[in-house]
Amino acid sequence: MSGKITFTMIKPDAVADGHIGAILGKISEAGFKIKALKLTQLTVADAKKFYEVHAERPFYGELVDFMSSGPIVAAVLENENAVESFRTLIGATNPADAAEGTIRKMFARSIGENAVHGSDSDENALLEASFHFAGKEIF
Ligand SMILES: Nc1ncnc2c1ncn2[C@@H]1O[C@H](COP(=O)(O)OP(=O)(O)OP(=O)(O)O)[C@@H](O)[C@H]1O
Repeated sequence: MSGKITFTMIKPDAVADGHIGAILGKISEAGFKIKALKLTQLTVADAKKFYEVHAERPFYGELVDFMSSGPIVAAVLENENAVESFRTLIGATNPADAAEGTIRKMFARSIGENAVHGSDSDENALLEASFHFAGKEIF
């Protein structure tokens, strides 16, 4: 059975470009309930740890620098089949390949600076939520 929880970050590009409100609006319109929400900033160490599965990829250094470069919005979201339905809402990693109407198509700058993160499994959603939020911050 698919879980009801996913984790997202509005990445530094979309925060800097003034898209927090529009992105949260799209998320709400799509039926996701916000369970936790904050404006925060990743340290370099946080970003390295969060993306450590990509440590061997050629873009890892660039990704860590970007993700720690400015404020982000972290959120825990609830919906039926949350991980898959959220990844459909955000669209392909590269905004050039993302479907019309998806968050990345509308708001991302590039394949690296791509506006939003979405968990890729139920297990990672829970790990990522607990990386960013204490239990009492999730409602
Ligand atoms: N070729 C690339 N060049 C630069 N950055 C990249 C590249 N591919 C991926 N990234 C960055 O690394 C992140 C993680 O890559 P991954 O392949 O897991 O994509 P994703 O699952 O769509 O993204 P996310 O994990 O952020 O939801 C991407 O969201 C993007 O910010």
